[in-house]
Amino acid sequence: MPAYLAAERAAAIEAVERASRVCTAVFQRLVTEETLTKRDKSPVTVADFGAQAVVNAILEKHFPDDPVVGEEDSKDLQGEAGRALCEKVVDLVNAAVERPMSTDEVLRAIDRGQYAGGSTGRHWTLDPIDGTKGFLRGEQFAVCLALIIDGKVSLGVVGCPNLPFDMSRPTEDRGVLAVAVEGQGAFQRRLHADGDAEERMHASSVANARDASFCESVEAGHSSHGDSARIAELLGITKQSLRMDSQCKYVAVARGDADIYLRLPVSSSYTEKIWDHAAGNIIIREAGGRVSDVSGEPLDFSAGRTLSRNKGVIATNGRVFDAVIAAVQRTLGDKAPGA
Ligand SMILES: Nc1ncnc2c1ncn2[C@@H]1O[C@H](COP(=O)(O)OS(=O)(=O)O)[C@@H](OP(=O)(O)O)[C@H]1O
Ligand SMILES: [Mg+2]
Ligand SMILES: [Mg+2]
Ligand SMILES: [Mg+2]
Repeated sequence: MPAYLAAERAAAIEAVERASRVCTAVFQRLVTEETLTKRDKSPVTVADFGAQAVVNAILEKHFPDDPVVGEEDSKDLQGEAGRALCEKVVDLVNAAVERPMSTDEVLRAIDRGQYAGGSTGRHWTLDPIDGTKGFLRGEQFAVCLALIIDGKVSLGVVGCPNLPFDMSRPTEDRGVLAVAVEGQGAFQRRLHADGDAEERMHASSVANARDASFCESVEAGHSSHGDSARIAELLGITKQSLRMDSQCKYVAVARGDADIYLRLPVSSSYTEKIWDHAAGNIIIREAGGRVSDVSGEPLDFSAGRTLSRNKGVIATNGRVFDAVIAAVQRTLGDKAPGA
């Protein structure tokens, strides 16, 4: 008998690999000195839409009844104003899929991501490019896809085209795909590998928080770096933080490159989105780690498109979880959220 969610796992890997190729192709063709100095976001926009269309088309082929909560929608591609961008996206998608897609089919595929989410049945959640800023810098970004069943993340795939397979050789062998299914463990494989060779991922065995290291966002606007410095002080952490964009941070903690990923609320009005955390969440749990919000409560993926019942995210190797939550509570307890 095939393993639980074997067909979903294979389809999700295929979708993430194809979308990763779309992103890499866009980067090679469109991200130039000029776009970078002009802070022109159009390359990432083309890649966001293209990758969402490709993933949603593949999901529809395999699981036509499964809805999708995707980050993007086709609004900006509609009408006269969107025509030029839309043409680029359609060309890009057609270079990546087996059967040519018309403009309408591409727009419809993107808008298969409009589902509201919720607590019953199955749905996928997709972030076609997570870490858009990292993508534009040629650094870390990820294509993230997860399957949520009755409000629980049951499968997650994170494609990381620029992540080294082995952090001790940071300039070689880039391109990692991390995958986890409930109850089956977390694995990494080479993105675009010929075969199906996979290595089990284990979170670190660091037991004393003093010996731990953080993995943090590059952008201070997405997680309070001031609070994390205070938490590091309380825990006696002296090791330098690993800084990277995107859900590659979850992969880094899942394979022991770092021990703690903190995403501390910067403003009380921001609500985290499910596609920014679902795939990383199961990868951490299946690697033996533990994830919660800043109060120590599990993330609730059943509330719709956002994590409206949670504030912030704390992902750890598991062993240092209690100490980290205590330090987070002490730090945040002293002030109003986001202050
Ligand atoms: N204010 C605020 N607070 C928290 N999170 C926010 C905020 N604004 C945006 N976002 C979301 O952050 C996603 C990128 O997260 P990263 O961890 O990659 O951040 S960073 O790039 O390292 O700064 C990013 O995902 P992408 O848009 O897919 O790149 C956003 O969904
Ligand atoms: Mg994102
Ligand atoms: Mg995104
Ligand atoms: Mg975005």
